[in-house]
Amino acid sequence: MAHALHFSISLSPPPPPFLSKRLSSKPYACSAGSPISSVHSVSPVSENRLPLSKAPAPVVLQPTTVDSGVMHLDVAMEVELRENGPRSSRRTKLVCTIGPATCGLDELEALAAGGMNVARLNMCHGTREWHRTVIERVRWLNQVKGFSVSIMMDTEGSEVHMGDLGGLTSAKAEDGDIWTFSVRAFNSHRPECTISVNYDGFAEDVKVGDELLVDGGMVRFEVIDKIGPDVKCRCTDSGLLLPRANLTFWRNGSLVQARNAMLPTISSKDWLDIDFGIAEGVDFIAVSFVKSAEVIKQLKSYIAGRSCESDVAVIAKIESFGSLKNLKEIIQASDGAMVARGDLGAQIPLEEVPSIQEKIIRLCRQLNKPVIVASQLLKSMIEYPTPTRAEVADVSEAVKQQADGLMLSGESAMGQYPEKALAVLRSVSLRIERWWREEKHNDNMELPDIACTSLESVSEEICHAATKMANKLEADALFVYTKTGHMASLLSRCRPDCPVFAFTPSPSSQRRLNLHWGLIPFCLSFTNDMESNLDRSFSLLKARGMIKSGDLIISVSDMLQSVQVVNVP
Ligand SMILES: Nc1ncnc2c1ncn2[C@@H]1O[C@H](COP(=O)(O)OP(=O)(O)OP(=O)(O)O)[C@@H](O)[C@H]1O
Ligand SMILES: CC(=O)C(=O)O
Ligand SMILES: [K+]
Ligand SMILES: [Mg+2]
Repeated sequence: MAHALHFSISLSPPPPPFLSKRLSSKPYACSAGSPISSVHSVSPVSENRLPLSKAPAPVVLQPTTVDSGVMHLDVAMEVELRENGPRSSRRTKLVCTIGPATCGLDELEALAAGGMNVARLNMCHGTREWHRTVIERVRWLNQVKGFSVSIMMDTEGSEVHMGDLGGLTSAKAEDGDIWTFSVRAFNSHRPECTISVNYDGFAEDVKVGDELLVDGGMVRFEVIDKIGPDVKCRCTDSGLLLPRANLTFWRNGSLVQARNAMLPTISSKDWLDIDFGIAEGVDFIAVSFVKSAEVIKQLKSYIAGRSCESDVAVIAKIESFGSLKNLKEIIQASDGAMVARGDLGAQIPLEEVPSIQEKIIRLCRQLNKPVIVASQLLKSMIEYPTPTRAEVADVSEAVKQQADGLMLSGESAMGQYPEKALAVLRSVSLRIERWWREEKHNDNMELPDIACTSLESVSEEICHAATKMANKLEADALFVYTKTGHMASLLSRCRPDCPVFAFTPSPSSQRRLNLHWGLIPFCLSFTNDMESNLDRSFSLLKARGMIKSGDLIISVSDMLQSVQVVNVP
């Protein structure tokens, strides 16, 4: 059962049960209690980033259980709501890939306090034990510190990628250098300028003269010779090789599809990872290299059979040539989508990525599925503390397109400035959202009917009407009381000018709603009596400074097919 969490300043947080675990090669810096007196003054202690010299004495927000009712909201969102007021709260959701730079408890806490809504775990990297520890830490932060961070597991998929670099975080390939790509495994000693490849058929599939692209073209090679399991390549575009970077090969200007077309989207290893994800209760499973709707349907029925509550949402990653051919069916079958621009840009000409991004975002909105824009949003921040102007423009574009979520990859997984990168996403989102509202760039996107039953049609119409009223009357917030979360998603789909406070009785629905644009998800048990639901919510929210007397609220619910317009007493 959920408890209302109020926060008081304390000097000693209870120790998490996994303090002794170490992740990655870096020492796990867990100074008891990183300072998080407010989301804007996080100063975690960590040896891998700039010391923040004027950090205050360590204090932590420590939850105390009070019996003023049962309501839970992510503590970072609560602070943001109190500081900015509902109408200026952030609508765009933020996803952070967790890696060696951010797997420590302090770093995770700093990201949660900095507005991370979803933590992503990429099963291409790390052991299941490593991922389990990260999940435990996020859970601990949710339970003890009052956050509500969701967890997304991302499958490895059947991509061809390089192996590890024997402990190195990167290796530089210079123009003209000769490198060997080999299917041999190098356990302890990796010969110089040699890279292992995870795909046994690699040496057979490539031909002399092929172009080999690392990480979608970050480094390029030309195949010059094949000797048994070894493929000799000359570097034609220098750059940094990162561990497990993805490989594609091109012949006469076209992507060689043979391998991707033959292998299953979900490999045997992926199925084991999926079992692990279900057992660990992750909130989202993102499926890499989806080619058809069938695989999504198969996974969804597998999940339904495995997890009694079957509330793991399936996100289709659009990152292959194949997925573009079946886009609508894939998105329709999924619970959401990701524009995975990293691999997508390696499979189609780069200049086509922006229009495809826009198309996917529009389609997702029409089909009522949340969509994440991923990869290279702030790539330079892996190394530098400020983004390029072009990166800020790219983030702005995704915010203007009203994507549900923005994702950090290497920036948060292995970069030097994860919290700064997150802060950039947060501030650009807030600024561009405000500008978009002020300029009244309210889109008039045609939203087709998606309801399958007449009852669903009524819900849809109610959400359209409630949004219209809220925009016209300049309401402070829309409220929705929803058991499954569906009605909240319908309101989000209308992209109203004010935020949507979504009350749902289950913590897992609350975490799933985290990904939807403009939703502020609360875990709250409620009854069929709307009058008393509203009274109770008003007093709880007022007591915590999230709304005030006189605020105009438009309220809808799953149970009652009506729209209520109320001033907070
Ligand atoms: N769990 C991890 N352990 C070690 N390094 C990681 C981990 N997760 C990410 N990284 C590092 O961060 C970089 C970017 O991470 P990310 O998972 O987003 O890769 P990606 O190539 O964008 O995703 P995908 O493999 O799904 O296409 C990786 O190349 C890797 O160096
Ligand atoms: C995120 C991801 O998988 C990609 O961009 O390729
Ligand atoms: K992946
Ligand atoms: Mg990818």
